[in-house]
Amino acid sequence: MTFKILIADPISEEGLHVLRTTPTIHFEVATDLTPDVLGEQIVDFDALLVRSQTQVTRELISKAANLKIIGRAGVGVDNIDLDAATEHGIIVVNAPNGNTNSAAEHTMAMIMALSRKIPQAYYALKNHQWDRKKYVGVELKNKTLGVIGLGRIGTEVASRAKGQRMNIMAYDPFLTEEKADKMGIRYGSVQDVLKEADFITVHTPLLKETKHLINAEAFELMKPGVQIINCARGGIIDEEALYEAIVSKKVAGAAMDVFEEEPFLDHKLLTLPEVIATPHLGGSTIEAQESVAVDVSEDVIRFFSGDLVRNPVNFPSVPTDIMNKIEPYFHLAENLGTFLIHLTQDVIEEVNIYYSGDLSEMEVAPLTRNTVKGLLKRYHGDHVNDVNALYLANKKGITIHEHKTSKSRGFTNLLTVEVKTKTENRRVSGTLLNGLGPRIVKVDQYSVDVIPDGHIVVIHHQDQPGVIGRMGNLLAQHDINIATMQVDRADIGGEAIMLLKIDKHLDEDAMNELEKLDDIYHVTAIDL
Ligand SMILES: NC(=O)C1=CN([C@@H]2O[C@H](COP(=O)(O)OP(=O)(O)OC[C@H]3O[C@@H](n4cnc5c(N)ncnc54)[C@H](O)[C@@H]3O)[C@@H](O)[C@H]2O)C=CC1
Ligand SMILES: O=C(O)CCC(=O)C(=O)O
Repeated sequence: MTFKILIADPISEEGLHVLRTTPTIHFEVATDLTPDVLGEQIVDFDALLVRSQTQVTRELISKAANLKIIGRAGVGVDNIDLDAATEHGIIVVNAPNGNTNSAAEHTMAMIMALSRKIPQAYYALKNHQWDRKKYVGVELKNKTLGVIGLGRIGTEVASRAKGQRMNIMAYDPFLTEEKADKMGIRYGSVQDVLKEADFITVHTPLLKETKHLINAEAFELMKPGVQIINCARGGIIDEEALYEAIVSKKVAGAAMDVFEEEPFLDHKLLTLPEVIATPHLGGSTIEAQESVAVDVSEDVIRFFSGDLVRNPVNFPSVPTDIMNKIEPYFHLAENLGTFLIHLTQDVIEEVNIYYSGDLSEMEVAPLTRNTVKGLLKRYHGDHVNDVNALYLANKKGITIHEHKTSKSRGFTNLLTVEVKTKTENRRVSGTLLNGLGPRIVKVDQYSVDVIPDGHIVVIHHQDQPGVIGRMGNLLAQHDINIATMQVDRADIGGEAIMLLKIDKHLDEDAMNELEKLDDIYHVTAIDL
């Protein structure tokens, strides 16, 4: 099978080597497509690779009927509608580490250019002005650099700025005073940073909480003469408020690599001599571009090979050691879900998943996703996958609860799935038998021992002599061979259950005829 990838933004040629040398991958580079043309072409592709330019909107995603993965060669995914991707079961991966160094170096270059007014002086000189008075700068030594967002890039910037003998004060929701001490920097709240810093650099993603984090009120708190740097995302700084703060001389200068609207050719801020700017070049080095292209291409190949991707954005990544422990339960979880949904007659309102024995000590979120995927598969087919299973369940108003208990009824591990509807509660339990693989061991109150695969028939009947014989005869008339059979009953002569493994699908005619036999109440055919 060949997978088709569309590369819609300029991505390093060297970085694509890995795609070029994978025989199952066919890729096309088509940059600068208009949204309309991209919308027409996207339907042919299994994967889409972008940088920050292409806007992967809900509308585009809705046209991408075959799209399975979107790769972002870089960190920020604000040009991708993550909710729409998740709803459509499309995994989004990025390359979070490849351009950290370049973005940090660019930030330092901006801080130094800003403090010494290098772009302005260069521009004047190019225009035949030799002016040494106008371009007097300030030293960085002993100044305080306020870092808001101490993640990958913020941390690298802080460590480089220390080399310039700057004092660093940082705020990040994950930074503690203890951690800050160890890093040789000062911890502060956002307000502390705003009040004390001579230079303020932001390194957060653009989120609801960080949109206009630096606004008119924030500028109010700052020292007069403060200088501002944004090499993270346009929109973290309120550009209108920045403009006013510069005009009012509260802010002495600003260095901007990113803007609320990109690209642009005419920006109000650029009319101010205190502002220096680059057109979103933080990650634009040969090294970073190659590195992010390699990282994202490798993840796409991993995805199409059925391996775990390294940098999922809309899907939690599971560390390898945890994955190794839970992976053997994946099929059991999915098949228990599929098995149970076939037994359920009414609209599911609630799903309870009980993890018992060894399972109670494991990180089980991926198993919950697999169970829900199995449940929803009956109605969503291939449209439900690991990425959108929980989203789809939530959209249907189904609540999912995980429970952990060490009691496992004599099994070393036991996974029980229960569905609740307005009219019934149904449950099925399964286990992974050491060396023997998965087994269904309980269906509602009945004990059984069935391998959860192939064609299974569940027959609810009355525990009476002759039922099994009639059922066997009828299947024989339909040329259906019974491979294994399990029977259990509530009481002698009471309600009972039969679980048959048969060698081919039980068609509707045979099923209807079975249901008409004496003492048989209900027949369910399940293909796992
Ligand atoms: N200009 C460019 O070309 C480039 C820009 N970027 C951008 O730089 C930014 C940082 O990237 P990374 O360091 O790789 O991300 P990261 O995820 O490693 O770090 C972001 C940090 O921001 C912190 N944060 C989140 N909300 C916050 C808040 N309200 N206040 C303070 N801190 C908060 C997080 O805790 C995290 O530590 C991103 O916006 C990314 O898109 C990244 C690469 C190149
Ligand atoms: O060079 C690019 O594609 C933009 C880099 C960037 O902004 C990011 O990785 O978040």
